[in-house]
Amino acid sequence: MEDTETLLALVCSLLTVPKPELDVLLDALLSRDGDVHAAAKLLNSGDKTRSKPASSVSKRKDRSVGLQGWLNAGNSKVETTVSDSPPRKKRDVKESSLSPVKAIIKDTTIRSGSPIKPKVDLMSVLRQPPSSTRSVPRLLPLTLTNPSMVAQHTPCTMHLSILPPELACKLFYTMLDLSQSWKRNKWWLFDRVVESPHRTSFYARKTDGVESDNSWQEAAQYWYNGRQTNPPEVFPDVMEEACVYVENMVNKEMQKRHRLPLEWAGRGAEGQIWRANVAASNCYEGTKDSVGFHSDHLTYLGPYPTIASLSLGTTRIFRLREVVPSEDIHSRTAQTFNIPLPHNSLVIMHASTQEKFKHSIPPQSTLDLYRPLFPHHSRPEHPSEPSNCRINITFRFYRPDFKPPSIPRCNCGVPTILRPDMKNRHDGQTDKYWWTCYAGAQKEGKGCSFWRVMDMKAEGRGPTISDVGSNER
Ligand SMILES: O=C(O)CCC(=O)C(=O)O
Ligand SMILES: [Fe+2]
Repeated sequence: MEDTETLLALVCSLLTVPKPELDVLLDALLSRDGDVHAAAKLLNSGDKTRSKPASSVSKRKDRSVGLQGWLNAGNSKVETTVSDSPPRKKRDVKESSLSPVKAIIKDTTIRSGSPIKPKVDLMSVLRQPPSSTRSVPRLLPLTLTNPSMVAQHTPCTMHLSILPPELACKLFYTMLDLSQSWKRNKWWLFDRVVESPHRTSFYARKTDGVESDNSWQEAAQYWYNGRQTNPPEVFPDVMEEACVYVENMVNKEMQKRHRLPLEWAGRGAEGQIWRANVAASNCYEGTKDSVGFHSDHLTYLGPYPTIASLSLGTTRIFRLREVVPSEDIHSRTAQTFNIPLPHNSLVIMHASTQEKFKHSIPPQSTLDLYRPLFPHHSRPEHPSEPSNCRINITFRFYRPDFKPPSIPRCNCGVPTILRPDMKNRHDGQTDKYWWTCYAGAQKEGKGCSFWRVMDMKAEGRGPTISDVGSNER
């Protein structure tokens, strides 16, 4: 979760002042070497001009030149080019800044005294894109308010009133009570610890043999970014009951879809294509709790996973944004989709959602309280109270061919994580995934450089849809 978007979301979540423009946020973050707390402090102090280092020659009214000027300090050749070029429209800055900033922050971060030595010419990544891209129209965010819009624009489906109303309410109360002991996830980012702005927990399903299999302890640990944890809790009974409805819907939907070559082709004990053997649960309290843009690690899910995400309680926006493949960046820009998720709705993130899109739950300025229809099952005599919490449960299928003992270890001796090459996508068959070191998340930001392309055949994984030559419809 070390994307620029995550950093920006974290900064936003710490703001006590109205959210400034994206380029102001970026400036603040850059000026504080990616330190979200310091960036938020700077913005909260109201003195945004101080986010610009002294070397900057620009005026705030032309931030694009300011950002370039700062990054380019000491490079007179490029500065000349910058000042010779026509002033950029603000939106060009926003679009071209997002992904390169990550490289900039990484390259200029000082880790325990190591010299600042950018590996790339910073201006070469920030410079205006060639003129053809400037004409690519920016797509405005689109709010998808019903299941057919979600299916039309994204690889997801939305299902309203998925559980019987009383069961949904009971599950909400149960998880809300449990959420009192859930933790904010912590990990090392660059040279400091960051904390997720929401509480989270991980559950294993006892009916799937996960409970008796010690190796799943390791998978649970990785939900917490590698921190040591107790063995995962098992699904509470009411979650087990809800899971049956979720599984039925997921199997029904998957049967209708074209399945991709690297998807798992096995079957569950009852012949299901998909089953939930673990679940991660998140609690967002109030308007500020959030999770930044990310795609889920595929370490135990494998390529093209299906994830079923249940929403309970207050409605929050689920935000999706496509990662435009490198070959398309000159012809189109990414669109952001906002999907309000009401109580008792299910979003199925079908195969390719994790490979093509990032998702987030952004902080909001306001929210509607959730008013439960039923009293709390253990306090039936008390009238129900409105709540400002959203509970999310993501039901997941950890693949048997991606079991913890099969996950490669990096040079630090810890399990690696699996990520898709989101920018270079092909046909679902030859797409690349790689194993990378993740030790840095827990070792003061210091991992190793381990990086290996995943090879399904050589690693003995499968059976996949391409292995069995079948495609469910
Ligand atoms: O709360 C949500 O809907 C999303 C949670 C999420 O992205 C995750 O658990 O990975
Ligand atoms: Fe996620």
